Formats: sequence, structure tokens, C-alpha cells
Amino acid sequence: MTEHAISAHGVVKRFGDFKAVDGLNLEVPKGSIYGFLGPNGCGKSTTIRMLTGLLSPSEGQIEVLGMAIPKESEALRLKIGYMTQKFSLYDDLTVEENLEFIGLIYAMEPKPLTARIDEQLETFGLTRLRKQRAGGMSGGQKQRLGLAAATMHSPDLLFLDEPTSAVDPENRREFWEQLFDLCDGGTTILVTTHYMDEAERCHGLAIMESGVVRASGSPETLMNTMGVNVIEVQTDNLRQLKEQLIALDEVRSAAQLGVRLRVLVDDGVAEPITWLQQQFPSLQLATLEKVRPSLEDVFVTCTGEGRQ
Ligand SMILES: Nc1ncnc2c1ncn2[C@@H]1O[C@H](COP(=O)(O)OP(=O)(O)OP(=O)(O)O)[C@@H](O)[C@H]1O
Repeated sequence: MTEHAISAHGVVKRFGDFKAVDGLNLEVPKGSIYGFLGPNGCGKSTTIRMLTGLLSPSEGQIEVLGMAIPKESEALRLKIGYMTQKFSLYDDLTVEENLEFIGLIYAMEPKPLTARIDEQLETFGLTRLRKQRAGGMSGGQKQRLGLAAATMHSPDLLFLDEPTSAVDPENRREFWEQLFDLCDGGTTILVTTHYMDEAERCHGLAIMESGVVRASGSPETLMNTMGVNVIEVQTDNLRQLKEQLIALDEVRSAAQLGVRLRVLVDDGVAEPITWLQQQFPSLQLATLEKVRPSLEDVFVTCTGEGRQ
């Protein structure tokens, strides 16, 4: 039996008449990196707040690290780390003072605290910056400090809410290396993201829309079972063709990528290339190729973003 760091069943969160989360079921295996993907406002942050015990669900059961939430939230707090979207450390304190402050909140004794600060500075490449005020750091450095702070007390489970929204691709890549190091050390990580390349790095994924999980599984499984074929078309007048394509019921989405149009056709259509050429005879002369689905294809297929 797989041990789960998080199990949630039938979780609902209402704000007045509005359901921000509507019947969420979630199983996150221990020691994995699990991604939450979804458009703005789909309920990712609300879900994280419930899983961390900061917000009580209106309905449903949540168990995190074997504890019933929100009942045992107080005990859970010592075992989890939470990095929010905004840098929530103190701009006027130096890097090491910020870490010291967090350590004191967790009631760490002076000697282990000093040793842990040194260790964290080293792990997150901040040793040279230890006397630097946090307010003067770059986006990438702040994010590393945020992760160092969130893991000061060596949590078993780490929640990261869009941790890389303010950093460049190189720093994002480095950040993910650090997440895999943490994961190797046994930490379970739940991360929300808008970036498909980040989602693809996760062991498991849930794609949310309007408070509902539309699809979940490993990135590979999601890509292999999404129920569409992906055809790339190279021809003239792509803009006009796109409009005509998305008017067809069998076409879930058509998106331009440079000189190509990426068309998602329901897999109920047995021969999608022949079918497209039958719909638009001018495509007999065009280049059409069936390609491997990407996670972005999965995303547009299950969130309906493709028709917008
Ligand atoms: N305290 C609240 N009171 C009322 N509505 C709320 C509250 N918190 C969140 N919502 C609403 O619930 C929905 C989900 O919000 P949430 O912040 O969970 O989305 P999200 O997926 O994290 O979005 P983003 O990617 O923009 O952070 C939104 O429509 C939001 O306006």
C-alpha cells in the first residue's frame, strides 16, 4: 500500500454562495512532487490553505501526514513548510537574520539554530549574501531565501504556491534542482504553477478548473489518455484556418506556433489527417503531421481554454 502524505475526499469550500473548491479528491504519495495546475482563480490557493489547516473546509475529509485537518492543524504546523506567492520575509533584516527569526519561531535552541542557518545558507547558495538585506536582493535570490526559510525546520511536507512566478528561466531550473534534492531527502512537495515545463517535472499532477479537478495522474499518463490526437498543420492563411477549425465540434483547440497550427482533434475521429483534408480540401497541398501531445495540450483539452 502506498503511504500518502495527503489524502482529501469530497472537499468543498464555500465563500457565501460561491464554491471555490467543489468536491476535491486528492492522494499525494509520500516522497513525491505533486503539481497543481489551473487557470487563475480555479481554487489552487484555497486548496492549499485548507490542506495546511489555515482555512476550514465547508465539507469533506482531509488527512495530512496522518493528522486529521483542521482538528490537528496545530501539531501539523511543525511538520510542514509553506512558501506563499509573495516574498513574505522581512526586507529590513539580513539574509541570516531572516533565517534566525524563522528558527526562533520554531523554538530552535541557539547552537542547533546557528548550525542550521550555516547549512541552509550553503545549501541554497546564500553564504556570500548572509549580511545582505533581503530588500535589496534579486527575484531569484529572494526565492532561494524563501525556500531556505520554508525548510529551516526540515519539514516532512512542503507547500509551494507559485514559487517561481517572479524568476527567470535559469533560476527556475536551479530552483527545481533544489526541489528534487529535497525530494530525494524524503520531503513531499505540493507545488502550484502556471508553467507547463514545471508541471512536466512533477511525479503527479492535478489540473483544476472552477474548483474541480478535471484530470489527474502522472504527466505521461495524462498526455497518453487525453482523448485527442495532435496534428500540426503548415500552410498559408493560418489565422483564417484557425477560426474555421475551432468552429468544428471535433476540434478541441487550434493554436498557432510560428508558421504551424497545432490542432487538437477528438480521438473519436479515426483518421484525423484525412478527416482534416476532407473538411478543408486546400489542405491536400499542405503539410500535416501527427505529433506527440504535450502537457499544454492536456491543459487546454481539460480546461476548455483552447476555444478562447
Ligand atoms: N476569502 C475569500 N472570500 C471570497 N472569495 C474568495 C476568497 N478566497 C478566494 N476566493 C475566490 O475563490 C476563487 C479561487 O481562488 P484561489 O485564490 O484559490 O485561486 P487560485 O487558483 O489560487 O488563483 P491564482 O492562480 O490567481 O492564485 C476565486 O474566484 C477567488 O476570488
